[in-house]
Amino acid sequence: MQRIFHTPEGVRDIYNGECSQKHHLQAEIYKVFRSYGYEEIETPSIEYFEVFSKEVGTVPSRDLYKFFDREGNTLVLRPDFTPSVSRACATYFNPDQQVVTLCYTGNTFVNNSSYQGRLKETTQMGVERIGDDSPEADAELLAMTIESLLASGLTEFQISVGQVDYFKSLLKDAGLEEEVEERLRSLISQKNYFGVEDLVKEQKLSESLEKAFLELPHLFGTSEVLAKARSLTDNTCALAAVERLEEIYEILKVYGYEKYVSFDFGMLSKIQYYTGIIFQAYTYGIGEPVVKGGRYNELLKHFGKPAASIGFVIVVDNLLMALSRQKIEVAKDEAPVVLTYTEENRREAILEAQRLRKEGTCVALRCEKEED
Ligand SMILES: N[C@@H](Cc1c[nH]c[nH+]1)C(=O)O
Repeated sequence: MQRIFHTPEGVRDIYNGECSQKHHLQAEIYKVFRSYGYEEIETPSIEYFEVFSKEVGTVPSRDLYKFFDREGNTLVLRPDFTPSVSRACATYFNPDQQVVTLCYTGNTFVNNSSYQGRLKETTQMGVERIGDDSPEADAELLAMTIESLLASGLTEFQISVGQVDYFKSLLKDAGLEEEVEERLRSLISQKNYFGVEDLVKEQKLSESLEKAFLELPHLFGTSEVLAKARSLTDNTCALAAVERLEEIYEILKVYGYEKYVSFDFGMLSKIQYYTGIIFQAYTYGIGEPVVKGGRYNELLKHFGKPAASIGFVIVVDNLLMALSRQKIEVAKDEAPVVLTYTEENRREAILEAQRLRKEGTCVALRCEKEED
């Protein structure tokens, strides 16, 4: 293979109409972020390794692109915006005094295994609401997710909402070993019913806990699952987690968006910093989520300013792919007017092009070789 003609695995060139479509799509989504009063922030693509360390609970270290600066510090290419924005927010704002609402657009880099052609560099557009622990904040972020997807042209999508506190509270009651917890987490999120059953039965748990864990991977669907989740436990934290979802659902009804939302108590993210609701948006034509988000009340503490927070990102590349596979048209720049000229009328052509451009017409000048 001649490397000079190729890009590495997992990254790509975006050209022709697709590049313009991507920018139009981003402009539509940004309008939604702005309409909710979120302010743009840019953070650098490279950060110190510590911003994404194990304690932060983001992408695992082996999936980071790491390198060194001249002083020998370890740097990484940003794999996740949330720790970067949290770091910046803790440095420049006071979220304990006033809610901070930020939005951003940029690329993230994750050195994942390249199976199924997953991209290693993706464009994300996201928002973070920092210093607000209210259910209204949770509902607002879900409403913004829905409006952003509608603005993109999607009509058929579903936002799946989970609550990591529910599972965590049950785990606390169960007192399992860390390694068993990890296996259980992964089996539940894969909805591997038999695997969950085998593992749970080995643990000698109380009857009610056993039942709750066995039900978890089935606990998804419309708002009826909230009542079901409530009936499975008397743990106060787990019940508070269900109550929170009920309240969010009520607020979403005010927005008129409840039909886009379903619940999934078995949804558990690989990201460890989540503390409350987590959510993902799915649509046809793509197996990966087009939106991912959740509440992370403990993350800012790592950067010296504790603040309850919530955010989400739209994975623009996934969304663009879904729109294209669903044959939903995405606006793009119109082709320019082409003005051809020969050496003889070059002056007139340039002046005419300038005049048209001032009027707002896009003009491409092309010199035609005269036949001899
Ligand atoms: N950074 C998360 C999404 C998110 C933004 N804010 C909160 N969560 C991700 O990449 O999956």
